[in-house]
Amino acid sequence: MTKSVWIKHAQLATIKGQQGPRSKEAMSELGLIEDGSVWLEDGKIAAVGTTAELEKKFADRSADAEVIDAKGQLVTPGLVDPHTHVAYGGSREGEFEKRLQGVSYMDIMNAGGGIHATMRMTREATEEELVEQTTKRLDSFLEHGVTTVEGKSGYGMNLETELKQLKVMKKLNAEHPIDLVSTFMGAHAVPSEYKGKEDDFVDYLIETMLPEVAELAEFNDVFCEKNVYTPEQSERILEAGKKHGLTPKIHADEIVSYGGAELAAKVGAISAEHLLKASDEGIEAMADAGVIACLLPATALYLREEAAQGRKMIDSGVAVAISTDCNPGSSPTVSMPLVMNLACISMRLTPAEALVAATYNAACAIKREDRAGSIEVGKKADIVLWKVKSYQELQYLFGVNHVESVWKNGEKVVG
Ligand SMILES: N=CN[C@@H](CCC(=O)O)C(=O)O
Ligand SMILES: [Zn+2]
Repeated sequence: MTKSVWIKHAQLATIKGQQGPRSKEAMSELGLIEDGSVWLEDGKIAAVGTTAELEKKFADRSADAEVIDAKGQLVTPGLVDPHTHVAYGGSREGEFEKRLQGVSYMDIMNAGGGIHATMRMTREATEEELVEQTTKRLDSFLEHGVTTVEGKSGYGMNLETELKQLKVMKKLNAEHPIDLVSTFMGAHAVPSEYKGKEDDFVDYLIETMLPEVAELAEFNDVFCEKNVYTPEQSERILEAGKKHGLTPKIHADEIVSYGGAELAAKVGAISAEHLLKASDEGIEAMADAGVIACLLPATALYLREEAAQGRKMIDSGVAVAISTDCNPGSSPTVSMPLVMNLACISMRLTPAEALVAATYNAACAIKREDRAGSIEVGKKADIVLWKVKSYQELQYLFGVNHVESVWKNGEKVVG
């Protein structure tokens, strides 16, 4: 049995509040305890309260625990990243320069680069090489306070490589401290061998890939975008995934307004991603259907695009989560702290909303709110101790990694 951990005298943002995805005022519910304490035992959160309360409760047990005095510091749940493409091969720094010279993301992709370039490098990589490269990224996520990560396939676009990516994620979920949640994204681009025969690829994905990949994934995602997959093709893929038990997610309205937000509502997606160009009707439909908006402000910045309308979405009743979108093309970062900063700066979320978007709402977007995303008794002991005094300071001092220590399942993994 590992020793218990007692973190005391912190500003404790428990994120305790309304159950289920939060929007409007509920997105500011931090369950804040000034001079707060949390007791970690057997990998779980055993007690939360004021330091005075825990001193009473554990008066005769404090010698059993490693005691950490966090006076003047912030403690939060482990951050949750609900949208990444973390298991990929190679890198694309050449494209970064091209885009700075004015070539667009979609032009690079349509000329066989972009997602296609990573597809080739991922197809070529062995399983061991993918494990090695992905492990480095997961280590770095942990160093940035992230304890749960969603990862998508989608750089295979054939059965063999999609399975390889999903197997790599399954292995890392078992071996790496981070909890890694898998999404199948066979419809990430149209592979060159199917150019002009998009519907044939959709048939292949539905008939051949889905039955084989379904047991390795929980979610099914599609890039619904002009010159990639139409709303009709996307709907077919997502409805077919449902028959295999996969919950829909959609990369929607990223480059042009294309009805992706509306489709997310129609198919009952758990979340819609990007949404830079989502229409007012689409935002309303998402609010009515309870679709979580998974917003990616680092991607907008990296593509030099206007960020999604996070403020408006929250005020319209959409629950907002935020994510790095960690991928080799449009957002090669693992920094959820930076993403929280950007959510405030470019989407006008408040510091409290940004923290809820990166913890509890993010957990809801990947169905992990029963065990992650808030500091509550019985949940996993996934905890971050920050070198700042308050949640406001965390969002104010931007572009810096303020993590001091991270516990995953009650074990110290950073610091
Ligand atoms: N937009 C589509 N897919 C990824 C980018 C993947 C890539 O460029 O490799 C995204 O979510 O940003
Ligand atoms: Zn993505």
